[in-house]
Amino acid sequence: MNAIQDTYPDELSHCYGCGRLNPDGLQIKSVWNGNEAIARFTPRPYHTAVPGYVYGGLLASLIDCHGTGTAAAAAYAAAGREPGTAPYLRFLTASLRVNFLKPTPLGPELIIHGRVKELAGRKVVVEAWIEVDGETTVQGEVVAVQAPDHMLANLLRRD
Ligand SMILES: CCCCCCCC(=O)SCCNC(=O)CCNC(=O)[C@H](O)C(C)(C)COP(=O)(O)OP(=O)(O)OC[C@H]1O[C@@H](n2cnc3c(N)ncnc32)[C@H](O)[C@@H]1OP(=O)(O)O
Repeated sequence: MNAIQDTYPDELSHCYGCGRLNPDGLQIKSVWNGNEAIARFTPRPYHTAVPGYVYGGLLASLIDCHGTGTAAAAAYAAAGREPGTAPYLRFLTASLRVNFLKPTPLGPELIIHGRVKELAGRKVVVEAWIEVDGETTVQGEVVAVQAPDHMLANLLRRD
């Protein structure tokens, strides 16, 4: 199945965390399986906090963009619509909470999980966590709000 970010229109695909058209970005890919969304990311050696461990800001970015991606995928699924179809269901981070439970080792692939806690109106609350070598090292919550119509209209007009 396609990653939700691969279904975003070009004009909305420049995000540093998850835009497929941002060559300098992280290009996170979140795949919805009907129950949760999963992303996989292997940090580079320069994503270091202290030697051997991943920088927390990167981990927060993974939770952030995987959260908005999970929100988009879940919103399309809840509406019974094909992901990426217009009118676009594209979400902004209104709130991001991250708890670093233990240091995250740098080297192995990280698995980022996202599950919907609440979906109502334009708001989706996503709980997300990062797993590495079978252990959860980071746990977070994203409040994602659907981009307002006027914002979307502006962005889609500009490119
Ligand atoms: C369009 C493509 C964009 C690509 C984005 C890539 C992802 C990102 O990194 S986004 C960057 C960081 N985020 C931002 O810059 C967002 C800045 N904030 C905003 O633009 C606005 O505050 C925005 C759009 C999030 C919400 O504003 P608005 O649309 O007026 O929301 P509003 O109608 O008041 O509220 C909608 C719902 O969200 C809830 N909500 C809004 N803000 C928050 C918040 N900070 N915390 C918790 N809940 C919130 C409201 O309570 C309301 O809930 P309910 O429906 O249950 O009453």
